[in-house]
Amino acid sequence: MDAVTSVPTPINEPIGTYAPGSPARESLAARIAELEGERAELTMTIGGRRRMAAGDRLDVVQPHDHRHVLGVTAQATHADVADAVTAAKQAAPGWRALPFDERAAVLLRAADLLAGPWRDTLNAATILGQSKSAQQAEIDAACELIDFWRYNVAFARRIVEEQPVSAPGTWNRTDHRPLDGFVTAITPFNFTAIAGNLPTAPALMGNTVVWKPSPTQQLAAHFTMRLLEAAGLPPGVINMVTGDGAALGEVALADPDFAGLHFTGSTRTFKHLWRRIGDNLDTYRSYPRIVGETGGKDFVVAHPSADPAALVNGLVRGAFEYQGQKCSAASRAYLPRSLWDGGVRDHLADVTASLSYGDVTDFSHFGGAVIDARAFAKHREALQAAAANTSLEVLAGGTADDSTGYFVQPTVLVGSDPLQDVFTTEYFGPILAVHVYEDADFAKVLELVDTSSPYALTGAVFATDRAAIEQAHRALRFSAGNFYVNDKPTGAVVGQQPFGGGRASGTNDKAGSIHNLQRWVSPRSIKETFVPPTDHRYPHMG
Ligand SMILES: NC(=O)c1ccc[n+]([C@@H]2O[C@H](COP(=O)([O-])OP(=O)(O)OC[C@H]3O[C@@H](n4cnc5c(N)ncnc54)[C@H](O)[C@@H]3O)[C@@H](O)[C@H]2O)c1
Ligand SMILES: N[C@@H](CCC=O)C(=O)O
Repeated sequence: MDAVTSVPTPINEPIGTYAPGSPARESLAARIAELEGERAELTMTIGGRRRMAAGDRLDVVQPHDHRHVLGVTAQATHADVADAVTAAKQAAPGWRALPFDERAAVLLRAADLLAGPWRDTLNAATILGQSKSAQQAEIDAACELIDFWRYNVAFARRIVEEQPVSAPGTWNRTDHRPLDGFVTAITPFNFTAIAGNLPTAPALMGNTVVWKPSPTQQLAAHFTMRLLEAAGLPPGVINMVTGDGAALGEVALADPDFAGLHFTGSTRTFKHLWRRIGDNLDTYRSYPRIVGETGGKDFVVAHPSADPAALVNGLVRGAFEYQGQKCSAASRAYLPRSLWDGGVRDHLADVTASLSYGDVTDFSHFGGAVIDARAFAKHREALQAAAANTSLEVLAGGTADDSTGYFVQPTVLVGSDPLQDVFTTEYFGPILAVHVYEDADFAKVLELVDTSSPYALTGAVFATDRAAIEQAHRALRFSAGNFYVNDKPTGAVVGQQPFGGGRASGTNDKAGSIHNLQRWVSPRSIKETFVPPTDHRYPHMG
């Protein structure tokens, strides 16, 4: 249909509470029990067909109960990835020829299916496979993914409507083409919404995609793929390969038609992939678009005028929700001596010690386990090093136990040296480093916040003094892509706080915004002259 239409106005999906006694809680618990009892075959999906990857098998387990296998997946081989690339190329002409509205309708239907009959499935898979509490799964696997799909359609419509002016006698048009090739999406373990958004955003703009989720997010990724199929996504538009990505880098990123990378994950992996793309530059038909949102060492800085209760709550939620495994998680804090000695120290220690991490299928827990054995080992080592370091005091937590699940206790370390590792390294877990400064040194501490970490993802200032807030706004302008005033640095909402950071934290293309979608189009300018001139001479020639 070529008619001029408008798209539905998006509103953010309301967050379910799963309070005791609610029908939503019962229904979610029932779906968790079903998925726990299955041992799913976590296949690839290539050209609409499901098959197990040909490489080594991998168990997908519950991080909070690592002997409990949820499903089995496998490493994609070079041949598997080559098939996915071929399928993406074959599907491209049909998909990009489809009018925008038809592509958009697939995502709008996916959003409605997720808001309704698929909600429990994606939430349950995220709780079990990624060890999220019901609240953390709901804001991610349900609300944020629904919002990505609905808002992206509205943002994309603004892009395709954007047209140039025309001088008399001419008609200028912009053809918002997809990229000239296929897009590769590589997604992290920690957000089901990010995993769902990264392949679908380029697809909405008419691209076809090879998508590789993280093996530890494979259960929820598997159901995301099934949901997209139920919404009417044609075969071959998004091709999902499984495993750790080694073959993907070697095959998809070396293909002449590779046209874009949509990545979220660690800074280290992103740099590795960027270098690989650089090495292949002479192979490609076009310059690939590279979009990557990466790590963070996110800060909270408090002014002496801060409200102490709001500060402690922001620190606890910001640092310890989802076991600190958010790129946005508060992991370094700079607090003034007067507030610290005046009660913040004790309050922070008490609340942190009261947090319970456990089996997240028991909804009474605040959080669960870290994602896998590697993350656990990294945290245990960091905690041992901290215990042995005389410049650090363990104020709360400091222990780890992997006998049942990969549990790391919420930990607060107080450090006198603000350049020590705990203030600069992203651990990606529940460790908050606190530096206490003298009240008169607020300006100096802002400079320290800005210069002592290579990252610039999220950050927060707590203050009631307007001049102090304005001072922080100015001093920290480039220290965070998402900056919060009197709020935790986590929990960005699609359409409200477009998300992404600069410096070592990424290309800051703001997932779930018009800026991101713009990266997946290659506009063609068309000029038509109605009555073309027929004499080549100009008036100045006499
Ligand atoms: N800035 C953001 O928006 C954002 C959001 C979520 C997570 N993150 C970051 O992601 C990291 C945590 O996620 P993670 O542990 O999944 O990150 P990761 O870098 O280990 O993995 C990300 C993805 O890359 C794949 N991968 C790893 N090596 C690869 C290779 N050589 N070739 C191809 N693919 C490869 C992984 O399998 C996974 O799918 C943290 O650093 C966090 O800060 C950032
Ligand atoms: N957008 C999420 C973080 C995503 C990264 O892990 C937040 O704002 O907390």
